Amino acid sequence: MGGVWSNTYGFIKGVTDGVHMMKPEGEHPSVVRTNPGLPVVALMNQDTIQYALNPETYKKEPYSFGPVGVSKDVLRGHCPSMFSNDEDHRRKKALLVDAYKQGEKSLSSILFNQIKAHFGEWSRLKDVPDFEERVFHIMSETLTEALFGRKIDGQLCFTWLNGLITEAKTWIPMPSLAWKRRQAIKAIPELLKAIETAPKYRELVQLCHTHGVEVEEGIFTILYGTLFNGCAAQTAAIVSSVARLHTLSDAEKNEIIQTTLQVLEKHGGVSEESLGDMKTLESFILEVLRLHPPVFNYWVLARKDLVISPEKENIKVCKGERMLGCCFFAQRDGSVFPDPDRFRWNRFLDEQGGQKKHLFFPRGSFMEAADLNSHQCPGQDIGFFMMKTTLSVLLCYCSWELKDAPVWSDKPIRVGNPDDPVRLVRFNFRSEQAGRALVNTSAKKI
Ligand code: HEM
Repeated sequence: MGGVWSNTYGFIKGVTDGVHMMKPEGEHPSVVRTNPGLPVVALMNQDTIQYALNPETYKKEPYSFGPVGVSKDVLRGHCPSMFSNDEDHRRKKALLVDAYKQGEKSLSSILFNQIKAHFGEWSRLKDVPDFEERVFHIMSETLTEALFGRKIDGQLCFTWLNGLITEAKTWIPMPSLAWKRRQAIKAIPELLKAIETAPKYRELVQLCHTHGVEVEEGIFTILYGTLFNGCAAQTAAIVSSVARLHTLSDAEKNEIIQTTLQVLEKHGGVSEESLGDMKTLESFILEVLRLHPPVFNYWVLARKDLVISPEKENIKVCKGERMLGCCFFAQRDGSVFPDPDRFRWNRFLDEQGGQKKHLFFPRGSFMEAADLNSHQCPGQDIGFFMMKTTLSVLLCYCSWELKDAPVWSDKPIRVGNPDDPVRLVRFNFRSEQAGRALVNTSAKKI
């Protein structure tokens, strides 16, 4: 079951077959020993994934996503919060939580202006072939301005981000990774200069002191947490949403558009209240994140000896052994999600939290808040605010055409997006109507 191959064969299968290499011929193990580039115990359903979510049973491996890793040089040797453990992790996460709290205060007006400026620019272009990168620019320019007090050029952020995952544990030559890493390292001085001269730099330095984090380490913690964990995940979710809309019938699409528009009209635009009321849009986003989570796999090490699924597969795991929590499969577990492989945009509508608590895309139950002891996402409120605002404007005040119909074969490297980059051949923006909906700066979070 699952296939225990050599590292090289496993690595290649992971690239070509995507996540489905772990379930050949439709098998449904709850846990399996496999090799997607390194030997690992894969935790495949709602019960077994808990070993990768419960801080008592896992530890993080520094800089590592199993067969690939992030470059220490691109991080100047500062290990990000998501790869840190125990006290080191708690200090960094506390810093992030406070930095996000401060950033949230100005988030809505910055995002509204970014959306108006970028969508206006897209509508003046003949086509938008680099749609995915442009969504990233909106996310990164908004969040950098909210956190640092001045927006940092989206292309500069993208160059740094693009060079992060460049350590592949394989002998297969990958010259393009080395090139991306060099570009990212070259971008660091300009990135740091932009941050150090930004209006909120002193505030952030003070926060670093408060949490006992050395200043450069704190800045890299915030940069990684924001650009990699935050902007990359959010961009992926928005791109997948646009691709998914393409697969809905006109009637389904219309229902989401009309109900969202009604909410905007009732509340006089985007605000905390109107975003909270957008139940159909929220259900659609949750279903996108269920079937296409930006992070498929949670790589961890066993913190102690474990016996997993003793009644069925009965797999013994030794302390220090690699495990892989498969969010992709746990969110397709038919025991809690009826008809699990079907995209049902209204799955989470009007339900009383029944299925929502089984969503793990933030690296823990969606219904539980993040805390300092786990690695659950601390950016969920910001993420939903930005996703809902951007998608509500897209749905209600824009129209577009995709270049190609989306096809998913679920490659982890595509972070939940269809196989080919999503490109637009046309984009229209009704800027006046959108402008009237994007004036209420009391919107902060859902
Ligand atoms: C669709 C939106 C988002 C999704 C699906 C998402 C998902 C995740 C996941 C899966 C992790 C765990 C990574 C791991 O340890 O393997 C994580 C962690 C994290 N996320 Fe998010 N995220 C989103 C939005 C955001 C936003 C908007 C921010 C910041 C503003 C953010 C900041 C972080 C940080 C700093 C961590 C590291 C937490 C820690 O070290 O304990 N995320 N996120």
